[in-house]
Amino acid sequence: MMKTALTIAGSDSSGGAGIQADMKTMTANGVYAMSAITALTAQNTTGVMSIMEVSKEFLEQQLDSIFTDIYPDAVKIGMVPSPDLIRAIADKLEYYHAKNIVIDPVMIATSGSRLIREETINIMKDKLFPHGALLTPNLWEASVLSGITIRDEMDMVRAAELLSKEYGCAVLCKGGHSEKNANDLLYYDKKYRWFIGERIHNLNTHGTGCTLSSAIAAELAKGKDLEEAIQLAKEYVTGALEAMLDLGKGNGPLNHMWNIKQEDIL
Ligand SMILES: Nc1ncnc2c1ncn2[C@@H]1O[C@H](COP(=O)(O)OP(=O)(O)OP(=O)(O)O)[C@@H](O)[C@H]1O
Ligand SMILES: Cc1ncc(COP(=O)(O)O)c(N)n1
Repeated sequence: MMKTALTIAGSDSSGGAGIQADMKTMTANGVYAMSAITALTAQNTTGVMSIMEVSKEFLEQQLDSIFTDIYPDAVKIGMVPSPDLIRAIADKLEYYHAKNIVIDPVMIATSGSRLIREETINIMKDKLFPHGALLTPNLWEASVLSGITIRDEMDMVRAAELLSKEYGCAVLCKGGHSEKNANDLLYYDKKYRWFIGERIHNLNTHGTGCTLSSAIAAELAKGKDLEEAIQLAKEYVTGALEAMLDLGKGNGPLNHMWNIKQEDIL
């Protein structure tokens, strides 16, 4: 039977990040993708123009509709703009005993626009993180969440260790914004492991974080263990960057279809 995954995130009208990136990624990685939308964004490769949040009630209805019918084998959580929406998600995840929860603590878009309200961060830590199997902050998010200024790879280990101990989940500190290679650090069960990635010289990186966390969720849904899921997801993101898609006037999207042969879809 086909495995299933759910993304709880915001919509990106330009299709490169958010719900759209998540569903493309899950589909390209062989799982049935579902979505619960937290907010609509009017954005493109140059920036975010506007954000419209959904109501708490409407998000709850989406989650009830999904969990009572096609139960997800894994859940990815991305942009959640407000404390009320965080509380609604936490309650539903608990109520439905959701499993394999990957949390990408999205705060600011690559373009620099704020995607969630400031007061959401503390609620996210208290109510959401304890439900996660894996947390996937980028360097900046890991600094904000841990209070540790990250200057080098040992700081990445320290920040991931602190977050993992505080919230009882595995933490993948992503190195996409580091000055050197794009190495990601996983900390869990009192040990750590590096996932090595050569830096790809591609300026079109819109949605890399959304894509990585969704690919991890897809692999967990298929029954892979955490380390294997991260390794496969990293290979998928790397391939999507190496495909050198070049769309839009700004920080363009990845090629989510790079791993699908044309013969397969014709
Ligand atoms: N130029 C690059 N070359 C190789 N890998 C990259 C590059 N940029 C990002 N990555 C990889 O993409 C994944 C996402 O990491 P990144 O640190 O960019 O997350 P993020 O900032 O949350 O993403 P986003 O840009 O979507 O907000 C990681 O596995 C990272 O190593
Ligand atoms: C709806 C939504 N969710 C997440 C991101 C972060 O992605 P990025 O940092 O690559 O812009 C985004 N831009 N839009």
